[in-house]
Amino acid sequence: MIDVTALTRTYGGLRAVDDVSFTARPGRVTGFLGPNGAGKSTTMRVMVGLTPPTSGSATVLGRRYADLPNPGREVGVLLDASAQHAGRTGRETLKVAARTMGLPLSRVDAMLDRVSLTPKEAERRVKNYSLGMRQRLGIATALIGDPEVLILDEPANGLDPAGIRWMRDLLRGFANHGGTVLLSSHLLHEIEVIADDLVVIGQGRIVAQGTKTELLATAGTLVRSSAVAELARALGEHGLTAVAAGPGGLRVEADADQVGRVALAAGVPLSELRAADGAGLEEMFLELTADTSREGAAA
Ligand SMILES: Nc1ncnc2c1ncn2[C@@H]1O[C@H](COP(=O)(O)OP(=O)(O)OP(=O)(O)O)[C@@H](O)[C@H]1O
Repeated sequence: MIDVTALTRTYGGLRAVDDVSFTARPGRVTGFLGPNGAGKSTTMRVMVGLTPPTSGSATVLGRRYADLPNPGREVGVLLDASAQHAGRTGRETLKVAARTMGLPLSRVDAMLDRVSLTPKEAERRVKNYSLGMRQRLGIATALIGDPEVLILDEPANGLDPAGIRWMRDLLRGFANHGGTVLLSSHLLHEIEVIADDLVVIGQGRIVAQGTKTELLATAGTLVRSSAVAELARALGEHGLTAVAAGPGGLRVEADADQVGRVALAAGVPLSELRAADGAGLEEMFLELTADTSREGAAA
């Protein structure tokens, strides 16, 4: 469990994190989404004691990170895979982590195996690792203490499609065993596939949070028709808001049943009618952060 309560962090006049509150629960993967500079990394740095909050608090398993007796045994952290000691080999990196946490060295091979780094790769220096290999090593370091909580900043960065699927399965398995996972990402699709809960942040403030199902439901229905203008008119007459979504398509703020009934009553043929899931999260994300992203501000 991670609890963030009224957390604010300022840098000079900038409110990098502004009165942020949310909870990441056990057994669930919580996705932390937001455009560049939204405050995700700052929030995570406060959680793991690297940055002091200006006000408010962040606790992990009910305590501030600094108050956890052996933090690595309780919280696995991966904030910046490129920040690992470049001169050490992968194996040495894990050995140091195991020693620091008072773990048997047998954990080192177990973790290399878990993240699919081969014995040969484990003997290479981290400076010669690809970003994807660094991410795998970072995950191995985060998992070595068998923690209950994982805090991962952009863990899918640099992973190939097979690596992304591997990461998704690993995090799902971790949560299914009762663990708490908080991960940030710009890869909206990736988050949509894996997360149970979502926290969306823009310019330091939470703009939406809830279960993925709840948030996607607010994304509405996608409908397509060869008579889209007629359909839009009929929807408008029923007080339903619709916005254009691709050729012949509309995204409607209503459920599919309501939209289908309006089309039937108006005698409009439909070629597609479904919950706006797939593209829904991306659109919702852009909408929610439009006022706060630099593109939105520029517009
Ligand atoms: N040490 C610092 N000193 C001054 N400003 C900072 C510092 N750290 C972060 N900031 C600012 O705080 C804001 C939030 O940054 P943060 O790195 O938390 O965003 P983010 O959501 O993680 O972004 P990204 O997705 O690009 O990594 C940014 O405007 C950033 O410039």
